[in-house]
Amino acid sequence: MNAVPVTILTGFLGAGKTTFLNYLIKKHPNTKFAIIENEFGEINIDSELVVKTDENIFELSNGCICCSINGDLFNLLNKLVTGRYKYDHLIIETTGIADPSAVAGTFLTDYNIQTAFKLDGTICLIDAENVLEVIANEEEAAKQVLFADYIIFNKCADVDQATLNKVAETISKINPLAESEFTNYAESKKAEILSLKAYDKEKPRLQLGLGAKSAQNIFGIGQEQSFHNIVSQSFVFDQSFDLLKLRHYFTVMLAIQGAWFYRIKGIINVEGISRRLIIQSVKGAPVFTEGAAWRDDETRQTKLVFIGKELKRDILERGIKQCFYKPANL
Ligand SMILES: Nc1nc2c(ncn2[C@@H]2O[C@H](COP(=O)(O)OP(=O)(O)OP(=O)(O)O)[C@@H](O)[C@H]2O)c(=O)[nH]1
Repeated sequence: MNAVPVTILTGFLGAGKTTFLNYLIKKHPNTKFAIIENEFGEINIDSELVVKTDENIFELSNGCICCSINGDLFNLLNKLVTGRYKYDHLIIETTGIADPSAVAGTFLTDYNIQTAFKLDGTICLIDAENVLEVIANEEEAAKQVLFADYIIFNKCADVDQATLNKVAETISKINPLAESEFTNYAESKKAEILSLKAYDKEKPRLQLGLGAKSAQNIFGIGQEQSFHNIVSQSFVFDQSFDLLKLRHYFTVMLAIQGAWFYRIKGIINVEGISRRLIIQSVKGAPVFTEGAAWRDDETRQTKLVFIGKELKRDILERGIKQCFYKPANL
């Protein structure tokens, strides 16, 4: 049996990993993917944001793949080798705060896993607009850059050329070995993006575990913080929402407290609207787009995930509940 190639997608919160994954699926219609979606939170929204195909999509939620649920990853990989699922390539989209070296380690250290899977490479998506601020403040983001075999500078149209040059220069100092590319909406032009063969080469890429140490050296960041200052708050509601109240709530909240929110994403049931409303925010104003139509046979449930520093659940919950739809004169 040939070992199935594995691509790990990393990148800090909101850098464009899911966008890239959807792009890859569209660009490779003849490849059958198995996809593992890991989300830092109780509910997994990313798997619902992946374009619907007949791919095998597996969710690993409620923890970060690189630490608490590493055992779950291992179990899932063992399930994937039973022959029950048909696929040519495995993609693992890690949470925006994962340490990729721990995920890669699963493929490089276990004999059984190694015979069934072959790690092709780790691709790191970078949000060109905020990466310098993010790597200065978040050790995990710096580790992601350090560990990458291939770097995609995304959202390039949102920054000027001088900023882009500075970003590229800084990142190449941190990781001079990685090849890179500039994109918008993660539309990579690299033909061999799924065949990087990063671990075939005789280069010092198997530096598992060195990431943290180097990150500390470069950035002077303190001890491993095991994400304790980053919280994820997930909510599920059966009530429908009032669009105007919702827009107002998110716009005002982010204008006042935006610095605390790294990432917001959600699928929202809006009263009187037949399609899902998708909300996305990456350290800034909320962006609302239309998602797929609700089917008659499904419960129109709202799912919201907030990731940021010290986010208080009760305060968030109170604010969101004020946006429930209330029929007039009630
Ligand atoms: N302006 C702009 N927005 C982009 C670009 N690429 C992606 N986005 C948007 O950025 C937001 C985050 O993109 P995702 O692909 O969900 O990012 P992610 O890395 O998967 O996010 P997490 O899984 O939460 O870490 C979405 O609203 C995307 O539509 C880009 O090149 N330019």
